[in-house]
Amino acid sequence: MSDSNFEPTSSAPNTPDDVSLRPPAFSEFHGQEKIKERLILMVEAAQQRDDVLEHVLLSGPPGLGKTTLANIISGATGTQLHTTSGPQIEKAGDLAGVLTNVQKGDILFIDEIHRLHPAVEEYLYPAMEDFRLDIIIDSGPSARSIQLSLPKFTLVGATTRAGMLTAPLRSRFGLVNRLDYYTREQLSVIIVRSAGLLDISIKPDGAQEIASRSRGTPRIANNLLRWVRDFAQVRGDGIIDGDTAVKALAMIDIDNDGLDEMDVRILEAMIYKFNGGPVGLSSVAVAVGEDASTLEEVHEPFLIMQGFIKRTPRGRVAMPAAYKKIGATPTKAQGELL
Ligand SMILES: Nc1ncnc2c1ncn2[C@@H]1O[C@H](COP(=O)(O)OP(=O)(O)OP(=O)(O)O)[C@@H](O)[C@H]1O
Repeated sequence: MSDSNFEPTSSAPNTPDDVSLRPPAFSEFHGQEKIKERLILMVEAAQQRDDVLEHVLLSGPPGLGKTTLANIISGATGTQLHTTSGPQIEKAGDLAGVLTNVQKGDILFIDEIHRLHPAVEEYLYPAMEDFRLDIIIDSGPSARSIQLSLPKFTLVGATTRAGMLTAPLRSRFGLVNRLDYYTREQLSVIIVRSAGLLDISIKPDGAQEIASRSRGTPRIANNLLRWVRDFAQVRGDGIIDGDTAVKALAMIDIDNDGLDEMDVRILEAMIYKFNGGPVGLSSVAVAVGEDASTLEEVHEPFLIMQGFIKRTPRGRVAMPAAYKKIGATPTKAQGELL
């Protein structure tokens, strides 16, 4: 990697539609009220002091608005946003390339920051704390260290796995925020806003049906909205109401709790193959043919939040709601676990 880049770096690639649906300012960003309030205050304080923002960490499952917030912070501070991601910075030289392009006050957004190489992370510490970079050039007897001083910048780190961040890195962020899943009401508002931007006619019950199947996630809500729009256009009169939304979402196997095919397979595997648990995540991953980290970052948090599974020190356990969902009755031994 030669220098900073402006490619979207989220795990699910953004479509042009998606970019246009991104709220450009705090006033249009719905939900995450506490985090918004903190960030607005931070921006205001920094502006009053004519100073640069503290480093900010945003954590939480994919699609909840971390990248969007980084964009909004950069807009609110009138600075440039430089986007990269942990895996893209392979060596210290890559980091130097990114940092030497940054101007005073700019935002450096590092997505998936938990995936930074440990050797690169060491270089990031002085860059974050003292705005300097100690680089070793050459190797062997001619190896020498040069020190680059950097303009004061703000690092906005995003992670889906806050627990994987090392303590030294985490402690260098002035503000650490965990984004929560959105409520059905919040998602309804987001869906109505997106429908307006995409010129889609939607009734309140249509927005609510989509919202309740969106796994608390705006990105999913926007994707489902586009699917229901297509369905309403071809099979209906182009207007999205509750009935159209239910039919459209049933066609793509999204059930009334927002569970998709993989979620249901996970619950079935836990109950039928592993006797309801406790079972390790990697065993479930093998059983359903999915990558363990996808299970941990995408599926598990939602299934836990909805009360379908529980994390215990001995492994994951299927809860009564999981048995109900797949129409199974717990055996006596399973019942004792619940
Ligand atoms: N609060 C919100 N209000 C309206 N739309 C939102 C909000 N949060 C997110 N979105 C929409 O959801 C999409 C996904 O958000 P974003 O890319 O910021 O998520 P992310 O947390 O960075 O995800 P990832 O971890 O996968 O990169 C955005 O393009 C935007 O359209």
